[in-house]
Amino acid sequence: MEGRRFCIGYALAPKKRHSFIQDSLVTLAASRGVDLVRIDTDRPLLDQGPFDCILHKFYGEDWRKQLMEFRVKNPNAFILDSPDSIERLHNRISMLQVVSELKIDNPDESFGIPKQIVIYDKETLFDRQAWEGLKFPVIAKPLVADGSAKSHKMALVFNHDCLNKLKPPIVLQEFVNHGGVIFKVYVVGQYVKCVKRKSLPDEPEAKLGNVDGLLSFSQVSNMTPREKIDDKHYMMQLDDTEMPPLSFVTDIARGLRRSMNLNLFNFDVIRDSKIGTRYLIIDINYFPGYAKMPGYEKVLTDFFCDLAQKKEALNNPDKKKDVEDKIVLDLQSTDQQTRKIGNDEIGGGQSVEREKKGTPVQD
Ligand SMILES: Nc1ncnc2c1ncn2[C@@H]1O[C@H](COP(=O)(O)OP(=O)(O)OP(=O)(O)O)[C@@H](O)[C@H]1O
Ligand SMILES: O=P(O)(O)O[C@H]1[C@H](OP(=O)(O)O)[C@@H](OP(=O)(O)O)[C@@H](O)[C@@H](O)[C@@H]1OP(=O)(O)O
Ligand SMILES: [Mg+2]
Ligand SMILES: [Mg+2]
Repeated sequence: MEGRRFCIGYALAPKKRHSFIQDSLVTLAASRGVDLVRIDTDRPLLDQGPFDCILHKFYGEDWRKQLMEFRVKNPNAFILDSPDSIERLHNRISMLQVVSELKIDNPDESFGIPKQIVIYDKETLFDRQAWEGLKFPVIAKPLVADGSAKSHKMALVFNHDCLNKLKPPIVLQEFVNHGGVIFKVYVVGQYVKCVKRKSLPDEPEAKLGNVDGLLSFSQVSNMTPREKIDDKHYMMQLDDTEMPPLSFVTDIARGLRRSMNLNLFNFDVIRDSKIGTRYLIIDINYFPGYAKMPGYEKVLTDFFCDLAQKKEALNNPDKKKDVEDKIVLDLQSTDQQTRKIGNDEIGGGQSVEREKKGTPVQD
């Protein structure tokens, strides 16, 4: 990249920082003119920098306030992504609402979300009317999806007898048989990548034994490398599973990106075993574990370089036309203050690759 260097400040919780900020990423980005600089979240943001872009997965009112102040002082800097846009993903109802509203023209495949209800209190939990139309087994998920360990604690519920163990507010979502494999679709701006992971087995009650009406689990698709190697049956099942059509997945990804105004997210998709062309989106996560994508360094660096080009264009009216012709970004999302100069339909890498990952169902 010619000219000035592009400086990205990142504010990430320690776990995310360790997985995402690897030397290989920092070095590649630096070689292409992009510096990744840690933001000390214990110090005022405005005392640090200057930053051309802020990358963050960090929450709280104070942080939001600091970002707003930063935006006022740095109207041409990008904030990836806007806290208001991220907010929608912190609630498992609003998260999937956007899927229900999405329209995609595809004659061969269809998509949607599983049947689900939200329960705010114990009283409603025991009210049979509230359950009308919902079939067992269901998965009880915490309504709030704020990244805490608690927000990932789920339970498979097989009958009404054990409802006392559930703690509203929760979402009750119909369990859909899907062949034990989940598709994770990673989005980085225009880039879309779909990988396979382990999921819950079909007919879990039969497969997982007598579980007393309720089975708790957490983060099924996160398995350590050791566990992966040991689980031969799972590896074979994963190998045999056909990927969803890439163009279909990409259309959904781009549609979601536009309507959510987000650049960095992934979503979980399952294929209904009963209707092989029917896909259900069950979860959307902000800033997921990108380091698990093979070659994530290049994907992220390309994305950062696109941002740098866009910034250049915003600052330099002479270059603006050039960049408009080849830019691959349409970052309305980076903030309302940024002028729209991209064309979403141009360019963008896509690939679908198999990846084996998962964790045994546990209590
Ligand atoms: N409706 C469903 N039908 C079948 N299986 C499901 C359903 N919903 C969730 N699952 C299984 O439970 C797992 C966890 O659910 P979900 O993805 O909603 O939780 P999460 O904690 O938000 O996950 P992540 O770690 O991806 O953020 C899924 O990966 C999938 O294996
Ligand atoms: O743990 P990893 O880095 O792999 O990433 C996971 C990420 O955890 P982190 O943000 O703490 O890192 C999770 O975020 P929170 O919901 O907990 O906020 C969620 O997005 C998972 O779906 C990610 O796994 P993936 O979906 O990519 O398999
Ligand atoms: Mg998930
Ligand atoms: Mg999730």
